[in-house]
Amino acid sequence: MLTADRIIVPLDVPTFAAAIALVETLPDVSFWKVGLELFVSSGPEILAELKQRQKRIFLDLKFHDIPNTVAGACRSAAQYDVDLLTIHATAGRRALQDAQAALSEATEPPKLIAITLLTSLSSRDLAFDLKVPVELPQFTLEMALMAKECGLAGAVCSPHEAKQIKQLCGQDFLLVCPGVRPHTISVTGDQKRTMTPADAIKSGADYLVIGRPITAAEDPVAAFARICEELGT
Ligand SMILES: O=C(O)c1cc(=O)[nH]c(=O)n1[C@@H]1O[C@H](COP(=O)(O)O)[C@@H](O)[C@H]1O
Repeated sequence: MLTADRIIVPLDVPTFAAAIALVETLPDVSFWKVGLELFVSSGPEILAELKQRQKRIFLDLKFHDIPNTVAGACRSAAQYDVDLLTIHATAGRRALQDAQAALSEATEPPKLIAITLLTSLSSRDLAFDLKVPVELPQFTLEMALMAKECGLAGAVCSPHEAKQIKQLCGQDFLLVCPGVRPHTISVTGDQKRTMTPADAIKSGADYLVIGRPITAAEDPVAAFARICEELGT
């Protein structure tokens, strides 16, 4: 796989028109993420449009609910023919199992991947706000292992945890890593656990989710090209 194809760019925009404009601005991006902002505002129309343009799709709706509800949501999402779909690991073992079982009924189900711990959260947030009395790397590893045991295809984690998760969950356990910031960008924004694209790939990430460093750049095409170059494509 070309390194450029390992970069997923989020369509974190409020309208269908803005999403299409971004897709047209960046013709070399092959993998797009449709998340909550766009899906809540515009619905599934964007998915058909991306399919028509032969793009791969990460439908990032981050399901987090009781087992029966997430299973139903997965059944509904399966109709869109997307490549990746997210659920929070903290929905629990039964929810992960039922979600995966619901997807398995589809002919070509998306790969279900579990959010281990949002990259906007730090060790301090985990301990003091969420009151989780476990070290952050251990927590993300446990969430990934549970997702694997439930038959999920992979996990979303920060690149900092990728190496250890790959070691324990196996090379074929897919790791999608947001919180990626090129070394030229000093502002991390709301991301707390960040790493450069090259280091993230070295750490074991299969895919990188990179948004604002590309989409909010003065020249998004140049920003994307620079990241691809940094990765050696
Ligand atoms: O599931 C995700 O994609 C996700 C998980 C996570 O832990 N952290 C995270 O930032 N994301 C998404 O990755 C993207 C990161 O965007 P930037 O911070 O602009 O690069 C956003 O669309 C987030 O919704």
